[in-house]
Amino acid sequence: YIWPSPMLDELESTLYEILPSAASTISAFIQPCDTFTGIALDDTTGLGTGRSNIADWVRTAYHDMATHNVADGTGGLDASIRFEEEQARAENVGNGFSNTINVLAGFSTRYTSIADTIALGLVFGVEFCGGPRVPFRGGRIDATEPNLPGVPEPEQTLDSHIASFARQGFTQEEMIGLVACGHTFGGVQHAPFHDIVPELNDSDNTASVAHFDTTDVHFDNNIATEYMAGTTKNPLVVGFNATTNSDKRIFGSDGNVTMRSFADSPKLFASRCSELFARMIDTVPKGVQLSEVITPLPVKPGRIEFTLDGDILQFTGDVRFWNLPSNPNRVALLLWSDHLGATHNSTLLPSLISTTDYPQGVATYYTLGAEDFSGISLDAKAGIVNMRFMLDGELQTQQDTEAGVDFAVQDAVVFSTSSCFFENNETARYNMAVRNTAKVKSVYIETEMRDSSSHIGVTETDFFSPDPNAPVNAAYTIWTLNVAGSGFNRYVGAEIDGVKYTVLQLLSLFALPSCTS
Ligand code: HEM
Repeated sequence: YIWPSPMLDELESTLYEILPSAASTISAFIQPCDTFTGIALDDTTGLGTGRSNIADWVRTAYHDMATHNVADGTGGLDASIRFEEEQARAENVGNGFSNTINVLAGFSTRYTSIADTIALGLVFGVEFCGGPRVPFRGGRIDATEPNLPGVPEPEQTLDSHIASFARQGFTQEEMIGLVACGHTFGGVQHAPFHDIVPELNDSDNTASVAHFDTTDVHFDNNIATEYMAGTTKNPLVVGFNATTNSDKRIFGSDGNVTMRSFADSPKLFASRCSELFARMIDTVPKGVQLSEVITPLPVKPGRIEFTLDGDILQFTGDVRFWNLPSNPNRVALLLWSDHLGATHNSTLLPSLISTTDYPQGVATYYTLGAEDFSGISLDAKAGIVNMRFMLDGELQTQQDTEAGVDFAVQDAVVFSTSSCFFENNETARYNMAVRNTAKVKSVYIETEMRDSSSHIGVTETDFFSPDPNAPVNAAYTIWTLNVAGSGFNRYVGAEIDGVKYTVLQLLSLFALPSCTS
């Protein structure tokens, strides 16, 4: 895809920028793989519960998708599982879904849906816990109401399971595969399934989870090898209640051909699961258009920001290169074109390198501009239109197209350092500088708000207007607005040439200089 794209840029960063201090990322909730942050139904001891986030996440992705109907295109992976009404159904017994939503919905943003974070949870879970990379596409849309029921339950017959998977869009052979791939994680808990699993009285497994295989937080083909060897303790294969032995009926439904192939080849199992999990998370309601598979951009600018200070337009940001070959004599340059038709260049400063043991690759960051990280000072009139990068004498543009595409930058509406704070009534005067030659229709405050189902919406209010009294320079006019209250979920947005952009996040209003000084 072509940078910038708010949704794809964000998903791409989530997928590939695995920094050494990954504390606040999705992967922090599944590293180590037996991490469990939910509350087991009967856990009062605080000891091991036998449960894991990874198992909850994979099951949640499946149950959210399993409502899909290929015939009419309804249901699918759309985060409808977050609604209490859907969680209250017998087919969704247990608190694994609310646990999952509690963690993953927090990673959704205005640009990326909760449904995308559910899919990402599966992708990270599988990959970080021993499995293959599951190709990821973005763009799922959150349902606004529950889907129709449709998740298979263990006491149903083989025929009804085959019919159920066909309705979801999977053949019988794919059903066997998908169940085996899913049931490489986790197990069946006593509390919601006391007809299947007895109380285990194990202080390391307080939720009494009978695991599907001996490696329940690790992706591997043990689900198949133990089944074929006859040593399996899978409670849906060797459970005391034959009626609920659905894995036994499903796995054996083709004479064990599929399960034998999985037991014989961990490689085949991994590649088949990668395909089937991808099909599963890409099963979305009719009309939802997913992106292409998101691969790392070779060159990606980030955190681009502008500040107007008098006649100087201060420009900060960084650029990330993917899998750079090492070169001790590296010469890295930023090149840019301005509004007056001139081109310029500046040396990039090496800054950060991502974790080097992430198998997908290594991200290397450079800062744009001066040694003190203050960025690059541009003449306001000249400004900037687009940029490219030069590495060791080789030009780097966007490589999606043959001709190469420059990285377009928007300096039409920028923060002005003349913004200030009135102590007496705790109001901030936000001054935004609007480029005289740009087609700016409006500048306004955007407020982000999560609704009662965790979905983030954005409302536009409080429009800026040109300030006849503010100092003007040759390039920019000041538009102003007084803003009260705390800033944290508020942004300045602007409609420029028919396109809406978010140009600034309002942080603490108190951080602005005093208006009286
Ligand atoms: C006929 C189809 C299926 C049936 C009847 C079935 C049944 C079950 C049952 C009864 C449990 C126990 C849940 C609990 O105790 O909380 C379970 C767990 C699980 N299922 Fe399935 N399942 C089916 C298909 C799938 C598929 C296709 C996937 C994913 C691709 C999947 C993934 C999981 C996972 C990861 C768990 C473990 C949850 C945990 O330990 O918290 N299942 N399944």
